[in-house]
Amino acid sequence: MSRKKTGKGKGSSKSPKASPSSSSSSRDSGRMAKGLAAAAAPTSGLVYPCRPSLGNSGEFYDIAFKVSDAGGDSGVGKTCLLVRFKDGAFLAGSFISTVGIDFRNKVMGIDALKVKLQIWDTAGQERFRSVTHAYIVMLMVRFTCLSAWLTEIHEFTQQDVVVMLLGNKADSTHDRVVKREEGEKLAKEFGVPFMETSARSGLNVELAFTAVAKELKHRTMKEPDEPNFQLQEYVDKEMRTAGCCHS
Ligand SMILES: Nc1nc2c(ncn2[C@@H]2O[C@H](COP(=O)(O)OP(=O)(O)OP(=O)(O)O)[C@@H](O)[C@H]2O)c(=O)[nH]1
Ligand SMILES: [Mg+2]
Repeated sequence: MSRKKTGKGKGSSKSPKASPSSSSSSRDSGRMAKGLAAAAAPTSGLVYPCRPSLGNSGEFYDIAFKVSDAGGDSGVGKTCLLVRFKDGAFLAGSFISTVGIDFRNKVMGIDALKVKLQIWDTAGQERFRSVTHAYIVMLMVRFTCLSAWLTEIHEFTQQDVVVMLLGNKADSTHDRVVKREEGEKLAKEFGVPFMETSARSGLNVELAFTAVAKELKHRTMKEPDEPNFQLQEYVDKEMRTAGCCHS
């Protein structure tokens, strides 16, 4: 498989033509005005490796996927989680709600491959019409409206979309909205994998995205007789191995 280059860092673009599959490095990541994302985004989660390279800042990748954090109500920490994952930092200070959609790229080493995740950061108010391109939707919800979110996901996304439920703000008994046991119970009820994260401490952030990247890579490249990747088993095992949590 040929290696492709990707840019890093967060850029900005307002043009509806500023699809992440464009070849300009300034379009490698950016912000889109609300309502433009559906037109701008390709309909598949896989970014085709035969396309021109996305950027010129020097990171190579073998395969790329789109991921979205849609489904999280405003303020649950979607943007902070992505910033923690991408830059290893916590966005402290006053809360600035995302307007429209942002995206960030990160290349991860998964098994012997370089996997690029192109992660779309939606506003809490954004609905799924704008993220139908996403292969994986990482829900970060207050759990009260999980059922409604899931219904909407299955209505507006690809049939084989992978959903992962994240309970963020695990660092704070004050800020967190649900207990871990409640999250686990609900996730089981709806048949989606679940884990707790904290953008503030970094708890499980890398692990959540690694699990997603492994699932995507596996789906794309697995042999017909190979068993499916078990995302929940993987994260449970990794957390046990680490003695509880990854940060
Ligand atoms: N304690 C704690 N606070 C967090 C964490 N993640 C985010 N926050 C805080 O929660 C607030 C909202 O975070 P954002 O990441 O902007 O929320 P969002 O989900 O992107 O919100 P929208 O863009 O409106 O959809 C900010 O004040 C953050 O500092 C976390 O892991 N722990
Ligand atoms: Mg946000």
